[in-house]
Amino acid sequence: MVELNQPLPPPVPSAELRRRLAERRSAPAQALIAPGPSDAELEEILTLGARTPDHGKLFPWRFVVLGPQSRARIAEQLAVLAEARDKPAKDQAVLAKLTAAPVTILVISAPVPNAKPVWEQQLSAGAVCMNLEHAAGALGYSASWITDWYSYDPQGAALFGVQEGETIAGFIHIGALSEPALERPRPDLSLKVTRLP
Ligand SMILES: Cc1cc2nc3c(=O)[nH]c(=O)nc-3n(C[C@H](O)[C@H](O)[C@H](O)COP(=O)(O)O)c2cc1C
Repeated sequence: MVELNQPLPPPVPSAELRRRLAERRSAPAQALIAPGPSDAELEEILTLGARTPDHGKLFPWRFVVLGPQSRARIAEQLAVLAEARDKPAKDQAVLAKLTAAPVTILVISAPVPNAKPVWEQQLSAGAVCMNLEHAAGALGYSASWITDWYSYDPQGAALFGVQEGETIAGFIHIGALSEPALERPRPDLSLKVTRLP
């Protein structure tokens, strides 16, 4: 760990990192199985994940680490909430994604009032989610970034301790992959990139 305000090494080309970035894939949450990260590995994943750009050093997010017991208990409560929704069977079925992985990091966007624009603070929480996925990958685990209906249902989100003014950025489920990931469509960059001289 480099001391505060001490120079950091400059980036150097890394064929390995480029390959990993080019080939990275999320896991289907239901395909995540044991072994998951150890406590020490989880600490490293959180530390690396938190090393994320944020405007104003606000750290406008927080984590809830969810083990299997808490997720199973909350999933039971969510199943009851799902009964009152438009598509109860579908909303209950997706709860399998919440409980499958060995461990889950819930990333909560917690914007600091009257500071930098809220949108920027929320983007920082998204960057944390992506960085957690990269960190999990660097330690040899797969990850899945899921929100699902309960992230947007106030009663559902409250079961995870989400408070007034906070939003769920994502559940980052982490574990080993039970089957190989398959490539998926990627954007046609010619439709996405404008180049100006
Ligand atoms: C904010 C956010 C929320 C997402 N929520 C879900 C979800 O609820 N269910 C789901 O199946 N995929 C969800 N995804 C998609 C997956 O995380 C993932 O992006 C997709 O499976 C392909 O990922 P890959 O390009 O990393 O392989 C979400 C993605 C983002 C960025």
